[in-house]
Amino acid sequence: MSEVRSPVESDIMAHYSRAAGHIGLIRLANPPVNALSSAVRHDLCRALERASADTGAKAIVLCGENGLFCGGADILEFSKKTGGPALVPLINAIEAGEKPVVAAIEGVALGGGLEMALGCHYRIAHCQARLGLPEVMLGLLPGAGGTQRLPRLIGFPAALELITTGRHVSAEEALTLGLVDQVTDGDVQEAAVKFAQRVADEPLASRRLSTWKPPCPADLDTLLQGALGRLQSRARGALAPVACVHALQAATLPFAQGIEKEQELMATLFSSPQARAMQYCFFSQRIVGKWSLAGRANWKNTPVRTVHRAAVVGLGTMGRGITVTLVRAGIPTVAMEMDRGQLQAAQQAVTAMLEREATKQKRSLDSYLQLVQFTLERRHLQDVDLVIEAVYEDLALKKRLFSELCAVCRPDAILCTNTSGLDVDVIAGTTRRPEVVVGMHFFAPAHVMKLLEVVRGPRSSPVAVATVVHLGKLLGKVSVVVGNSPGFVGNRLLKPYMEQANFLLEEGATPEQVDGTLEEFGFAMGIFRMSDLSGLDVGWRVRRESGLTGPAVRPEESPRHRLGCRYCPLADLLCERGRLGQKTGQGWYLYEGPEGRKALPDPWLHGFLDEYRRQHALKPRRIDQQEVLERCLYALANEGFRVLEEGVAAGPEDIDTIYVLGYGWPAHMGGPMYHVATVGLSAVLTRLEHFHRAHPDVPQLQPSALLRHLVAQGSPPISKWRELVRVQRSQL
Ligand SMILES: CC/C=C\CC(=O)SCCNC(=O)CCNC(=O)[C@H](O)C(C)(C)COP(=O)(O)OP(=O)(O)OC[C@H]1O[C@@H](n2cnc3c(N)ncnc32)[C@H](O)[C@@H]1OP(=O)(O)O
Repeated sequence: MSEVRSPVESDIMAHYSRAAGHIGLIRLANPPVNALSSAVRHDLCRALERASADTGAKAIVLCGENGLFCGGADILEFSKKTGGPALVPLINAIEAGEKPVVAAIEGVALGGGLEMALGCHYRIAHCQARLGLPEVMLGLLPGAGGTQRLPRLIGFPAALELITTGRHVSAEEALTLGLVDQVTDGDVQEAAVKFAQRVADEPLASRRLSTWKPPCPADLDTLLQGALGRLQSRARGALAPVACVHALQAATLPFAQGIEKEQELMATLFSSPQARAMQYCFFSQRIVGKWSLAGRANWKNTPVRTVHRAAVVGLGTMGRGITVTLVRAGIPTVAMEMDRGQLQAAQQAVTAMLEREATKQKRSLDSYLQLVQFTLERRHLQDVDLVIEAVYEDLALKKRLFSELCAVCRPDAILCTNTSGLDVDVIAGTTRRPEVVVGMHFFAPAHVMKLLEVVRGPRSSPVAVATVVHLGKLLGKVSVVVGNSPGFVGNRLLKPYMEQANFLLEEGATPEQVDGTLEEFGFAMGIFRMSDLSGLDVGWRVRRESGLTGPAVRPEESPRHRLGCRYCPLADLLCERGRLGQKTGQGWYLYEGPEGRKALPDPWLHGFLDEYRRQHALKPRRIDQQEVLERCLYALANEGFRVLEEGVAAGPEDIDTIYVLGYGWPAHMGGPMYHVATVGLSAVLTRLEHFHRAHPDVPQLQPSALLRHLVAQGSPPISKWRELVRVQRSQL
């Protein structure tokens, strides 16, 4: 039975009223996204009863308040015991009703919201609306009839793609797919009321999707098997995409049996640790948006400057991707290079990328190209609101450039550096206006990856930070505000992770073994394959600059020790031999030619490792999967605790968001901090102590003070860490 609720009108979450021309109007009212909470479902049932009993209403329009139809089931309720009518019978009741129901979709119709619209007899969308079944992103499947009604309406191939990716589609695409009956650029409720008047007397039987026979392609089995294969290799070990395919397969059965199968699969997902992890990821991405800085500035009270015109300086791979991202968001952009040949190459590459974008968005290439001005001339930077520097990762070069930017740009222009780890404050120090300098760390490919590390230097102003975070949102990124520590958060944590992987090679493992274990855990790519892809020279350059390798190393120093700590020179040795990864056809793996993408085990590398171990009197041992995982992942999370105790990140959610969106950590495993919380902090502490005893010259294995503190506090749940680690001297 649903709970007893106040009868006060303003508390009602689904209002019934009468619109013009004998049309009943049901309006969902549960801000911010009209989620279908138990209270909404309760009120919706009552509103439906009123509408069907209203003899003056011939048809019904279902819409949402505040310019938004419905964001789906209330995710907050997933972890609670709630009452209220269940969604499946409610949607069945809408569909079985005697009066036509027209869904008036504006803003979004997502998840249960779209499933409810599929239970309606007609769907009208505003041209700006987005529709989708994103449950797979929450570790679930569309469990309110979505897997059964959608393929009946738009066919198996399209339904399979939408349900397994969770992709949102535009109203225009929805119309093409047959997901909606009409798109309007006017008032969608008015259009829906007019539509309802027109169809009020039409027969309803053929509008009930549950009665439709799904258009079953002859090769359905091949289609579904192919999808299973692709999904399993894309998100290894993830349960939800596989369950989505099985639920879709059940849409070939009579509707009631299909629904039964859908419910059965949903029940297994609903209580799964993977769903909990993915829902944690969803809320983490919202938490990181609510940043605050030392002092009182925060996301709510800090004004944002509008970026009318931006500039990208340096058009290598990153600069090109950033330019495309800005242009795609409709921001006029100056794209600058120092060298004519480089500029021409960049112009060609950016144009080709924009051409692909234009085809995808069904827009003209010109509409993009008119937003970008390619130039060699500094004077074109005079009137921009924000510059993103994306030159080579060389501190001296960046310092020179920033002092020039300071001279040429407007005094209020925000100056951003896309460094992946250099000191933002040192760069800011070369300008007369360090307060306008902020780090804007994009991830490659910049036009694809959703993560943006926004680096607040000690002198960056709150307005500059707020403007960059806001710009990130306009670019479709999730911005995480982090402090100015070497490597910031993402690359800083990568270091101990990578070091452990390298040490494991010294001790007897192979790149394939380490990568295989990490990929089985769920990473899209193991650490060695990832290094080969990014290029081994990237880290080599950083290590040479910091004196860990190269001419700065004193000849008497042991190759396996630096500053009293263990050091593994294997990656340096590969670079010295010209093995820089995929781009040279050889790295930790072998590739078929410089263009080859497939990483093949390399017998030469195995021999090289044997020889290296012999030279250094290292006796190889058998290393099991558990050790690989524990050493790599706990070392990474241990550094995460240090980042928290130093105030470089505000909470575990920030670190997890960075790892899931930027470093291929499987979302269904929540992120590194979520992972160690799930394993149990005290168990992780014990293992780190054990490893540190075995490797006392590896400081990254020494358990951090914060980890010890949390264990001493009785291992509070991860949701409490943010409060507990609030430090005196935040670097944010
Ligand atoms: C039987 C089960 C049947 C169905 C299963 C489902 O329906 S599962 C839910 C499927 N729906 C979704 O996955 C949609 C999730 N939401 C979004 O994608 C975005 O929030 C949305 C709707 C596109 C709006 O984006 P926007 O950037 O405008 O806002 P923001 O994301 O910051 O969200 C604003 C606040 O709303 C909260 N919220 C959003 N969706 C839900 C939801 N479905 N349930 C509960 N709460 C939701 C979000 O957390 C934000 O809250 P805040 O406290 O302000 O941080």
